[in-house]
Amino acid sequence: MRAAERELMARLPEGALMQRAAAGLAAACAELMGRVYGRRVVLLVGSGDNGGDALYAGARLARRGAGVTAVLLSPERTHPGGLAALRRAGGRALATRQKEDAAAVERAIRSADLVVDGIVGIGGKGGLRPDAAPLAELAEASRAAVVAVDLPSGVEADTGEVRGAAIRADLTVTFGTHKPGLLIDPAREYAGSVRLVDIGLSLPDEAEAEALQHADVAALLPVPGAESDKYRRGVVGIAAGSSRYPGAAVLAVAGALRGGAGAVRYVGPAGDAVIARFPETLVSDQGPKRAGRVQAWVVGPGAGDDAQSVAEVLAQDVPVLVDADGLRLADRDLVRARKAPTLMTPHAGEAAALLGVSRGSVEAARLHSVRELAERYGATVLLKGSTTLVASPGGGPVRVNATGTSWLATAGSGDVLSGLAGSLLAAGLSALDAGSVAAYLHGLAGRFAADGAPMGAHDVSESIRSAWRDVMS
Ligand SMILES: NC(=O)C1=CN([C@@H]2O[C@H](COP(=O)(O)OP(=O)(O)OC[C@H]3O[C@@H](n4cnc5c(N)ncnc54)[C@H](O)[C@@H]3O)[C@@H](O)[C@H]2O)[C@@H](O)CC1
Ligand SMILES: Nc1ncnc2c1ncn2[C@@H]1O[C@H](COP(=O)(O)OP(=O)(O)O)[C@@H](O)[C@H]1O
Ligand SMILES: [K+]
Repeated sequence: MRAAERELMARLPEGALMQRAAAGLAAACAELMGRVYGRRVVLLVGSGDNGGDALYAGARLARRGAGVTAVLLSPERTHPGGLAALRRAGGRALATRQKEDAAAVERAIRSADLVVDGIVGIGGKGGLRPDAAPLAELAEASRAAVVAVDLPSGVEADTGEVRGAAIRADLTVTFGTHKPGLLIDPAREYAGSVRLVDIGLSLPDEAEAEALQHADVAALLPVPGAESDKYRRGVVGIAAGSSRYPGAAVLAVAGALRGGAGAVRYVGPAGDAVIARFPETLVSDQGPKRAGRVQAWVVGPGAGDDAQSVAEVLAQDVPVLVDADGLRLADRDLVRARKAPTLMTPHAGEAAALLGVSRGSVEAARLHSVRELAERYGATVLLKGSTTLVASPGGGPVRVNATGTSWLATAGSGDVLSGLAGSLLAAGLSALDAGSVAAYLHGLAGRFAADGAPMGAHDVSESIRSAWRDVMS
């Protein structure tokens, strides 16, 4: 953002970029309020350009008849042009540090229709400072809609971490491009809905994070052609389930059958349960080594303590997906030494165990955790949860999946995901593409299956085909 802004600012008249941002911001605020005339708007204004955006947008709303009050956190360092514009348009300013203003600030926020958060944008580090934190509380308690400028103040733009108090917005109007903090939890939760305003920046090719869209996924999905047969489409091997958890095997196969491989080979003690539900499955109880050729393996869902199968799968020179119990049983040096791709799919608890940290610290720093695991294991890692992230070893953009729903937090839905991703691996997708395409379809399938009501993991597997069609249409 900084580099792109510098480059563009050098070519534009002074202040032009901020005017573009303010125009987009004011339009979004007006749309949210429905009518501007007579509305009460409070601007929370920090000392940087983020506050400048808020002030110029406030001036535009004041010119259309809104009553606009700016609350200045550092009056002496407020954006001078923005403040002058607001005053010219008839807005007033209060200062948080002025004792006589304190009650007026509180009153203004309590009775506002709209609060615009211009405390801090991409220049921020750490949670809100002590003088700003009470404003976030007042805004949250007020009945006003809260619009954040560029980012909810107090969240980390680059990582999605939240290290202290932060603004909770209903809408975030962001400029130029999405920042990782708008896509990755926990910060994402603070942003509300996000609207992107194009201010004409040319962005660098490689981003820190990227989110696939329908068209990207459609271009990656394997579709059979005239030359296809079941072997050419790829065979996926599923080494999963145990006498204790036969259902995990059934669910992983259910996901795999909807993922584009030409055949699914199941290896393990739950063959009868699998065949009863899916007669098209090729079943063996001889272990992965003697199971016959596959183009990719899935190992681990419901596997209990079957370390032998995990080792046999990791020894094969085809792409391997390791999930659930397999993650605990996989030897790190064996994984690192593999030449074919490895895709690991932990949830936060499993990732925490692999990293030797608490679950909470993985959830608080998802981007860091997924990159760290990918480096330690020399493997592609898909970290599940409210935002699913996929990272390759050796860097590059981390894929963020935006399609999920919290209804997916149901037992066994991870097994469906691993079967689906394994099937895409067998069909020839790279580990990064297989993981992120599977997360995309799985999230969408979860939405279709839930449709606002609780569901089971098998419902998710049955909706994968609808998700696929939706992506292709
Ligand atoms: N550079 C540009 O051309 C453009 C910048 N824009 C805006 O400018 C913003 C960046 O502006 P700045 O670089 O001036 O930085 P910010 O306005 O984001 O923040 C800098 C100020 O916030 C204070 N601050 C830092 N951390 C804080 C915290 N945790 N709690 C409270 N205050 C804190 C600092 O003391 C500093 O003065 C963007 O987010 C965007 O809103 C837009 O106007 C578009 C154009
Ligand atoms: N709060 C949430 N929001 C969105 N998706 C979620 C949430 N919680 C879990 N999920 C998704 O649900 C699936 C659960 O997988 P997992 O934890 O492995 O469950 P299981 O082991 O029971 O199959 C993952 O795809 C995960 O990303
Ligand atoms: K902000």
